[in-house]
Amino acid sequence: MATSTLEESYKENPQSLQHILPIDFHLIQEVPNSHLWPNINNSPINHDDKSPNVPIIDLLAPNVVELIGHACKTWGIFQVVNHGVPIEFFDEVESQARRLFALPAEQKVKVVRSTSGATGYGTARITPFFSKFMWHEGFTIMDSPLDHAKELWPHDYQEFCDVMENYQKKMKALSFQLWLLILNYLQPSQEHLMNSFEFTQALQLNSYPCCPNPNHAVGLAPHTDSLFLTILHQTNNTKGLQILKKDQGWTSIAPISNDALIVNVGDLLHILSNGEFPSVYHRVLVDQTKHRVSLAYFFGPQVDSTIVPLVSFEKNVGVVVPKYRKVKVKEYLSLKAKHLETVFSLIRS
Ligand SMILES: O=C(O)CCC(=O)C(=O)O
Ligand SMILES: [Fe+2]
Repeated sequence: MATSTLEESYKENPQSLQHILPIDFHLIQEVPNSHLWPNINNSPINHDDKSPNVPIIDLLAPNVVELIGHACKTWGIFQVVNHGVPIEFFDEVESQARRLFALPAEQKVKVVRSTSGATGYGTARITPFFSKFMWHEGFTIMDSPLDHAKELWPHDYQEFCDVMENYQKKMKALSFQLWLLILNYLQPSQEHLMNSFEFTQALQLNSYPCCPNPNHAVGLAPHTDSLFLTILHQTNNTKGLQILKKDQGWTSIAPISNDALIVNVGDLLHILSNGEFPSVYHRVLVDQTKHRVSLAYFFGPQVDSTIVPLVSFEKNVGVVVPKYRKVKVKEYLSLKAKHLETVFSLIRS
């Protein structure tokens, strides 16, 4: 039986072009009503603020399995250092991303995501769930961006493709390493699980242009990520990412260094861990003077896989019942495309 892809699963939930095409940020002097969030109540980003104590994990630490497991359980988000990806490489990827977003709107529209598509230029997929638009434009890549890059730079597309493909390769290897460490924490005795998934990936380049009224605009509205793990690179000094922390409200996560990567748990890992790992609710704020770019790499199981909550890892708590029913990834993504975060209530067992 032929396996389906993430791209095919998005086809089943088409979006309208009106919800896909970003405004031309180069022309904007004032935030238009369509992008004005009157009740968002953002306090301005303080770039000197220290981040909360999100765990920082050294991938070479001898007790890395325990460290990661504990971070997933208590926070659902952590930063990793010593991951082996050289710092200069992030600069290269970011500069290619900036090259794309700096193009005139008439160029970018040539590669706009199709209404039933998954890759290309456009708004965030969660856009239709909100009455206001976000201060954001994105470009999604799954494996090779060749066709789109040729449209954008007919004589000069190779470097963009090489850099993006190489970045995905590096992130895939890192995700797999993290995945094995997490499985080791969840189910040390079940080696068969190590080989029980095929994987899928997507790379999302995010651009948050300077915003004339950052207190009443939103870069990305609150959401959780859908797959197993997200690895995020945000450049130094461009804060914007916030997580919702119990008792503390929205809290900024600043990069601790230019080569630190932020890793967060996504919905499917939340389900697999039987709800033990929180799927982090996060949002992005924007800045008046800094054009922020981030690189989000999503890693998850093939859409034909089935996720069954693992219950045996919760030690010393007696009999544990699954909190969620088993669910096919394809079905989960389709439910989320229709219901966003109320999706969890639909798959509770
Ligand atoms: O830009 C960021 O910091 C976060 C991006 C994000 O949440 C996403 O792409 O899903
Ligand atoms: Fe996200």
